[in-house]
Amino acid sequence: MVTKEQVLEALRDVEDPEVHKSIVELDMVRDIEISGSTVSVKVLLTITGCPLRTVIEKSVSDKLLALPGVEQAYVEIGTMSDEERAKFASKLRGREEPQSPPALLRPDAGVEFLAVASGKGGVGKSTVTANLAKALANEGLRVGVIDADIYGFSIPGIFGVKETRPTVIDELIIPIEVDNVKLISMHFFVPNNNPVVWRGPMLGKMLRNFFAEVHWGDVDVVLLDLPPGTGDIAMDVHQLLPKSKELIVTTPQTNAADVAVRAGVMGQRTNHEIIGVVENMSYFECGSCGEKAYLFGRGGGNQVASALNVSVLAQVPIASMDEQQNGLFAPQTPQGKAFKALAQAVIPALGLAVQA
Ligand SMILES: Nc1ncnc2c1ncn2[C@@H]1O[C@H](COP(=O)(O)OP(=O)(O)OP(=O)(O)O)[C@@H](O)[C@H]1O
Repeated sequence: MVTKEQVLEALRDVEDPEVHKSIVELDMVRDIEISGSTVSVKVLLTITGCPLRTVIEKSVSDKLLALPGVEQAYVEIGTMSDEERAKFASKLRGREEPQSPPALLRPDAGVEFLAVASGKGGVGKSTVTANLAKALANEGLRVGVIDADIYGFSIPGIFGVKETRPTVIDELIIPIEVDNVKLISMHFFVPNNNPVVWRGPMLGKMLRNFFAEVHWGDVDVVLLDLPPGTGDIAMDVHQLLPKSKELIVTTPQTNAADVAVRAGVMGQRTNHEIIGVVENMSYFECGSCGEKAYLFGRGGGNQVASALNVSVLAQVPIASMDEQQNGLFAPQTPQGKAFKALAQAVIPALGLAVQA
């Protein structure tokens, strides 16, 4: 007959699909009963009607049935009380002291931050953030994205998750995960696409919550989609993340490049290392003859790079509507290839290594 210890050991490998931690470590397994070849357990979930309950139920049952001598497994799903939920959230927060900094910002967290900035709006900063995040995840990194463009959030739309709402456990927010990228955005907290009408201090508070009140779990890199320009949020990011690196996005036009230089200079003044420039919408390449048309002129990327003393890390061609899904480019498209190359340049610049 198996023992309770064996049952717990077997279930240690089962992870909560949302928070990616062992259900045993999270103390979700209760009431283990063993009678001959029959094992029954109760698994407590954070909310009733948890959409992932069947996934957990099946994983637990499979693990129990794989134990030697177990022929029948019963899994009862229950719901945590408020008190249990609060304990669960504090386990995820992993904070020994209420005053200690959020896990993501601790010096030993080993997380790299990359802020994506532009001068002018509409140059494709969010498109670059989203596609770079996906390309980094494709290289095997664990990636998070903070949509810090709090008034002009567009990251959820690009990833096609505008209708999704994150799970919140005792005020701890579980980021939405899509294409192996964890996302958090103001969009998830604003009903019906209402405009956000907050002033600077509230915006800063929201940004801080995106670090402190979100369960990021294990991530190697977090990208921040900054609002365009050099306003309050950009200042807050510089203060909050003194070690963040920065990527500047521009289009080839001179006027976009001039403003992008200003955003870059602000980053440099606050000691953010600018790792390079992305020139977006560089040219349109004719599908049949391969000829490049420079619809927005030429040279913006180089202009910004030389003013900031860095390199142009990627030139992303203009896509036709059928080449993009929401704003994400498939890996085989010219844009997808440009983002793969960009990810491969960004990884060493962040001091990270490509994962096997
Ligand atoms: N390489 C590209 N080819 C074609 N369309 C693109 C490309 N890059 C971005 N776009 C389109 O340009 C528009 C603006 O892009 P995006 O929202 O990423 O810009 P942004 O700089 O983040 O804007 P804002 O600062 O206003 O948030 C979007 O409709 C996007 O799909």
